[in-house]
Amino acid sequence: MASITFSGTSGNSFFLPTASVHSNQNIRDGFNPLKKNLSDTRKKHNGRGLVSTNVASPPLPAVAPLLPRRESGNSGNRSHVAWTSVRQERWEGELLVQGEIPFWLKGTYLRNGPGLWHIGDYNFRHLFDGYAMLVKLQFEDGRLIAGHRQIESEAYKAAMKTQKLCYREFSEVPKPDNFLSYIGELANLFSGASLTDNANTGVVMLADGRVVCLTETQKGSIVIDPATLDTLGKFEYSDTLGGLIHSAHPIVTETEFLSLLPDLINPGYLAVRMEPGTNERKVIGRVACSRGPAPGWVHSFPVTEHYIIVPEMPLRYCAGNLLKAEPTPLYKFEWHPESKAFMHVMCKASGNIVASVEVPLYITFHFINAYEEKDEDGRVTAVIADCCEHNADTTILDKLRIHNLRSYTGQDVLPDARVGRFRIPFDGSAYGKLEAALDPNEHGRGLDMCSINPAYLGKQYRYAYACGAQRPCNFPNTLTKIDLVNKKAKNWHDEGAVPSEPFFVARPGATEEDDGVVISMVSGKNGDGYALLLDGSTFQEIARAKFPYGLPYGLHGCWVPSK
Ligand SMILES: CC1=C(/C=C/C(C)=C/C=C/C(C)=C/C=C/C=C(C)/C=C/C=O)C(C)(C)CCC1
Ligand SMILES: [Fe+2]
Repeated sequence: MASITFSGTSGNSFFLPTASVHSNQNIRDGFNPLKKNLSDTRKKHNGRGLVSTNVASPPLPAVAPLLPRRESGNSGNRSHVAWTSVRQERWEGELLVQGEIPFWLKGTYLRNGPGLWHIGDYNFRHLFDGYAMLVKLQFEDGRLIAGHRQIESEAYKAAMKTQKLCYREFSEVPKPDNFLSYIGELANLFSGASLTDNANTGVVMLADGRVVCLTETQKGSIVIDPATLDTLGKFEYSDTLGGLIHSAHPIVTETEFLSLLPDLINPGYLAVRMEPGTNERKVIGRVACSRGPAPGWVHSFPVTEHYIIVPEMPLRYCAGNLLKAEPTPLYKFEWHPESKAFMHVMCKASGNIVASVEVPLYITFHFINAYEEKDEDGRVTAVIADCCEHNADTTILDKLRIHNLRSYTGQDVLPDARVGRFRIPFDGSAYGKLEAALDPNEHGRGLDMCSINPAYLGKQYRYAYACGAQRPCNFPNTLTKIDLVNKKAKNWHDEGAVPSEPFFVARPGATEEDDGVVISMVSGKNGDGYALLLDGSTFQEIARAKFPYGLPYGLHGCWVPSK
């Protein structure tokens, strides 16, 4: 039987059978917020417009002011709620819905992301430093139960206990004193032990039903309960592959979990597969870096039906920067244009590298999709891989510093981005192409945080959903539906609002690629927050539901269908 190891702060660990971990006790047998009468819930509105439901143990604290913490006054965009920590660790309640939620939409959308960017009076530097917070939208019969909860990583718990930063975050570095007094061994300071397990980037549902929050450290893989948002424990990889870091975006399907593990010692990448119900990754193959002192940052990677695409960006990991005592201009990375940029294609079945090409320099965090191009005889002639590409400009990382996000003055400062389309030929040539798949003005020259209809993963596809821009802006502020065939985009915009990743959920039985809904959570300009549903085809708003507090910006989500 599959099991999950739970590690307490004491260092003790014990095993629970998966069945217990999956139990949806609160929703099925105990208090079921969906069965709760809406008028009962409304009675609990307090003067601040808060709605609080009872949740199963541990009980919620008494209704508390949920107004997010304001770190720098509240004048216009200077302290947009998107960049403001949520004060309360958890909340759950039913939201009033404007419009109609389709009755076929049954399940929970979970969104992970940073929710707390400070410890006491100390403010974090970068968007990616914040302690992970999950937000849920639980859809049932046209109704919507929402909630949020901080993920109880070791890094978060240590910070709450000591009121100090104890682990290395994306840009934040603890004073040696903090880490040593917490962990107690000098050697750990120079090993991976001081790296964070703050799983603030993504959340995936494995084929066996376990729901795992992720960041780029392997130890930052944390199992949560999608109903209560409880932190259940560490996801321990039972293999001996070692290494510290992995891609934050594994490819998860009903049959497998694929990931890339960068090798910082002998520059390259291991491609690994994990079967559902296991915690053991097995090696599919290895790519040796073509050039450069270290592997390129591999935040995400795409796959086709038969191949894993391994990107080798000139923005490369830097072991020194992982351990430095002060943040460096490119954080854990270095820009090495002289080392060139490459794309490698590995056969999923054999692990063999079937193509390795040099491509124009690029910067991408998020691949959108990839597919195989075939000739009339069905032979693969090339792989096409699409990504949100930042015109090979590393300044986007600096734009995502909290100070820059909070100090927007109305200037158009968001660097341009585009749908970068790679063509990786299979004819043995040494070079591949990288071009914009459509005119970037279609989406305001801003682009990131993408999704597709998951049924089209690795296959020829037409539609991508992402955050785009309406200028002037300092951050993507629209939702965009990109038609890669007609090379057009439809855009949704709410003045002053910051929407998070648009997430596509297909209508059961749909035959069209865009037949479904797009879910996003929006941080509003007046300090509010709302869940938003757009029609996947027309891209028109079909419903929105306001939270009783403002939502901070979030990163990536997943869909957990109702049982
Ligand atoms: C890199 C290491 C770590 C942390 C990595 C993290 C938290 C990476 C997160 C990356 C994200 C969320 C990328 C999103 C990009 C969005 C963009 C560019 C939007 C642009 C808008 O225009 C640690 C785990 C801290 C330690 C090991 C190394
Ligand atoms: Fe990401």
